[in-house]
Amino acid sequence: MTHVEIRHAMDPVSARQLDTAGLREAFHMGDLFRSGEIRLVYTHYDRMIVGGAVPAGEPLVLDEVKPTGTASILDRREMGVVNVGATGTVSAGGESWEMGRGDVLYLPMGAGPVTFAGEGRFYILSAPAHTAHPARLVKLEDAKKVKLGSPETANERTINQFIHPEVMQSCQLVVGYTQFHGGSVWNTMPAHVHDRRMEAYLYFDLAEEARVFHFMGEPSETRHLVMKNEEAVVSPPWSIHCGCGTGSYTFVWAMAGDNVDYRDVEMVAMEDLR
Ligand SMILES: O=C(O)C(=O)C[C@H](O)C(=O)CO
Ligand SMILES: [Zn+2]
Repeated sequence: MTHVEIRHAMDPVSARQLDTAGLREAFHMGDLFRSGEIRLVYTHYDRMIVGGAVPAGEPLVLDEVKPTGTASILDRREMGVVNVGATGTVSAGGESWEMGRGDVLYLPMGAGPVTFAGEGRFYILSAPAHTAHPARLVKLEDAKKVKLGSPETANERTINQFIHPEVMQSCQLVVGYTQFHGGSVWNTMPAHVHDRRMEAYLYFDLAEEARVFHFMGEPSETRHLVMKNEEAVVSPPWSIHCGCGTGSYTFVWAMAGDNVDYRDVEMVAMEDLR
């Protein structure tokens, strides 16, 4: 079963008016991982699709997704899959990849229906594409690593870049995940924005009672959303996207938009945050 929800894009002036429930309705994406289901959110932010597939032993096939207007999801799109569960298999275009926890798979435009099987919990990201680059399974050891932050500012972390120009080619998807070093809990601080690309975060590896306070909004109008394990949030291009956990966690970041230049961001000075 494939469940699809539409998320319209919002401008920054309207977003300033929202209360907590309104903010969650517009930007928070919970309940993506249900046993035996594929659950997708089709966003109008660069038409990025964000979702989860949990086969729980029974294979699940992702094929037609009505809002794309094509017979099969990958007819005019590319896809990134991150396994945040136990080992499973993803198959498409006559090939199969065994995915361990933390592995990332890139599937190109034209790969056909995608089958998810085994014990994986598959986080799905898909954006429109214009050409087919080779499919590739990327393991953590093959990801490009960027170390940022320090223990003194509780933001010491490694950014693992998987679907990224320095590792492999894609059309517009850029995907990776960030891991923290002991005791650090702040992600993406100092904060930044990038009007050319939207971004989505999936928080995972959180303990049951732990939460991440995710900050969003224009730098001068910040708001927060309280995030549980395996919940995602969409960041409009005009918004900061950073967070602080009450415990340790990992998060998948993914972008789509006008370029694939990870470093093309505008840093926000601390004195400009409100
Ligand atoms: O911890 C970080 O900093 C990040 O992971 C930042 C994201 O990757 C990002 O926002 C990329 O634009
Ligand atoms: Zn960013």
